[in-house]
Amino acid sequence: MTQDELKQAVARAAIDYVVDGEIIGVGTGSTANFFIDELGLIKHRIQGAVASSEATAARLAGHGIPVFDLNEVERIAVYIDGADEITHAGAMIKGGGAALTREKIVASVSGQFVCIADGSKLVDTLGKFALPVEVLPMARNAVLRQLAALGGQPKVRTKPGSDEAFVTDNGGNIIDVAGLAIADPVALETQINQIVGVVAVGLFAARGANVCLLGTADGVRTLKF
Ligand SMILES: O=C[C@H](O)[C@H](O)[C@H](O)COP(=O)(O)O
Repeated sequence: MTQDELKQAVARAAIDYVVDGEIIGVGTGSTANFFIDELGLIKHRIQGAVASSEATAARLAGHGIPVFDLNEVERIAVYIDGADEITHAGAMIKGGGAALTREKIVASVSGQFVCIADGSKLVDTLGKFALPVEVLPMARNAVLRQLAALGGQPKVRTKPGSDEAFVTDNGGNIIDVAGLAIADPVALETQINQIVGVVAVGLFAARGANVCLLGTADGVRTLKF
C-alpha cells in the first residue's frame, strides 16, 4: 500500500468517531485533507466544523460543510487530525504544516482527540522530526537563542524558494528545532511554553491524543491512550 492509501484508510476509519448532529474539530495536513474529503460524504450528519487553518477552512467550505468560528462554539465533541510523530503514549509532534497553534487551540476545547496517521509516524521517542515552535516575529532571534540553549539546532523556517521567514495564518514565524531526543515531552512542552515570545510549541503531550488510528499494511490499528 502507498502512504496515501494508508492515509486514506485511516481517514475513512475516523468517520466512526464523528458524532452525529455535532460540530467537528478538523486538523490540517495531507492526512486531514483525506479526512475532510470523507467528511464531505457524510456532511448531512453533522452541524459543521471548526477548522485549524485557512487551508482546512477552504477545503471544508469546498465540500459545502459549514465552517464555524471557534468563538461561536461552546464545545467540540471530537477533534480529528494528523501528526508528524506519535509515541506509544499518545504524545505528538505536530506543526510540519505550520498549523500547530490553531490545532492546539481547537484540540484544547475538544472532548476527544483522534489522531490519524500512517504507520511511519509511530515512534519510541519524539524528536527525529524537527520540533516546530511558533513565535512572534519580533521575538524570532531572541527565542531562537533560548531554544539553542536546550541542546537542539533551531532554524527559522523560510518560504519555499526564498530566504524570507515563513509567515503562519496568525502572522507568526516558525522555528524548527532539529536534533532533540525528547525524553520527557510534558516537561519540554512546559519549558518551551515559558519562553517569552513563543506563541505555541508543536509538542502535544500535556494534552495528547486519546485515540490513534494507525495505517499499516495489515489494516488500521487502533491505539488507545
Ligand atoms: O501543521 C500541520 C499539522 O500538525 C499536521 O497534522 C502534521 O504536520 C501532519 O501532516 P501530514 O498529515 O501531512 O503528515
